[in-house]
Amino acid sequence: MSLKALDYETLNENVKNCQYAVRGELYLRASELQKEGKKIIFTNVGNPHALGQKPLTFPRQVVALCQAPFLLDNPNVGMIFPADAIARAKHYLSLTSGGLGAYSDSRGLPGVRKEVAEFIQRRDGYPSDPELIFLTDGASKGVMQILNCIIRDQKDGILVPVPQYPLYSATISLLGGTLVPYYLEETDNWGLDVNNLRQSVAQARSQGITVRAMVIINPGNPTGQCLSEANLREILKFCCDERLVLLGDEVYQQNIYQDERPFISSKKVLMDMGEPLSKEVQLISFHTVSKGYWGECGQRGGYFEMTNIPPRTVEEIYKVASIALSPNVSAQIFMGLMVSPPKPGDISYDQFVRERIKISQKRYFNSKGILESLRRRARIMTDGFNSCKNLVCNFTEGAMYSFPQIKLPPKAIQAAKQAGKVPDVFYCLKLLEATGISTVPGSGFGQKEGVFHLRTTILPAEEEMPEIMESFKKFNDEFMFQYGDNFGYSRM
Ligand SMILES: Cc1ncc(COP(=O)(O)O)c(C=O)c1O
Repeated sequence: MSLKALDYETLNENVKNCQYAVRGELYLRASELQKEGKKIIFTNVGNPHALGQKPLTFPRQVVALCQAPFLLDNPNVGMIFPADAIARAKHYLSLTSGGLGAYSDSRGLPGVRKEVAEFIQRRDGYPSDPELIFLTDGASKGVMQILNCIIRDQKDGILVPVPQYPLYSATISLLGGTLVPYYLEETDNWGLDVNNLRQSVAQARSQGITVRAMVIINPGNPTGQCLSEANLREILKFCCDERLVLLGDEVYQQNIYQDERPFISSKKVLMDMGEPLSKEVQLISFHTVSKGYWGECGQRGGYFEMTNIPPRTVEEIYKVASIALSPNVSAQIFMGLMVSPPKPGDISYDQFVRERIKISQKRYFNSKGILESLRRRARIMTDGFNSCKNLVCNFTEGAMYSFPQIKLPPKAIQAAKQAGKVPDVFYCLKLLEATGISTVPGSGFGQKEGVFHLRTTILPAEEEMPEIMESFKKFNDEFMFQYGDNFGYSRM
């Protein structure tokens, strides 16, 4: 019998080869256990609202009015919605050609792209051109669109940090390209050593790979580090010398927990470096409404900004974006609101600030603020992991994750082999069965040979955190006892 195109045997091999561990074996097992009635703590994906984070009020009011514009005609609307939310909803509706039910331009609404450009300009102190900003359905779609433009065949290589967020490995496999890994230094708080980059490029070239682009995730996922300005300069210089496009994944730019390590955008550092670099390095920067204190993952709003990309290429990217007609229009409005939130003097400002709490503005200190709470949760987790037998963990400077190293005893590695599991998958499955904590094994992000990790988010509710860490520690210490912990490893 002849096979058909969607029979498994004949599927596109790139589809079969691509892996996405964040929703992999652990997640599937956790979902099964949940169906069986077990309480599961999903720490596998950075999805804050799923773990109880409340939406910010103002953006939801504005989008609610845009979704239900007939409310604007109701004489009592001012009794339910503040005047600035009403004004903002009218503003966004005026930017559309037919409200939220109409496709927008495939690059996004020009008025929102202008707001994004103004935000970038305020953030970096350099001009930003709305024509070089495309709105996307989450940052993921933007990353996929750009990788699609770069990867021509399997000889094209993309430098990706290891450990990395598997959007990159999965998309590169799907597009039939080659991932060229460069290792982050765990003992140097997951810093990036340019010598490692050089070695990775040299090795790839010796195998006939044309390295075309480099990905940085800043702040890092799963590693949580913020790249220093000096490091970013080295990276940009490296990209210039090697003629690489830099893909700057900056989706966690609002999630910063250490004042001495602020977020600095790649675009700002590039512009600060001046000519010739500022006119030569091709840079694409990504951002989203899914992270930060917004955490609006389900809305699917994102953008990318292109720097030093020739107009003819921008046209081609536009053409390809137009195949999907239009990014989600309500998500574009979320993006507009994220980059132009209420200002001092606006009716909703105080409430917005109370909900947001900027960690850099101590005068707004409030124990319930989202970012302050995330910073405390990052501390509780790091300290909790470091108090466990055979675990070491760097502090989360930014993003939403903790990535402890697990020094697995040889007996545990042996037991994993016998069970037909990768050792860290074995550990994480045991953890899930014993405690209901659903994590992602480090092997899903890449790690050095023989070194094991797991990734959790720092998102569970703050009041539940001590209990979660206690149950984690109990499991871990019993696991280490069961598989024998006298195997000669010492703490790093
Ligand atoms: C590093 C990184 N980039 C991109 C994304 C995708 O975000 P979005 O929801 O905007 O597609 C994520 C999501 O977790 C991420 O961690």
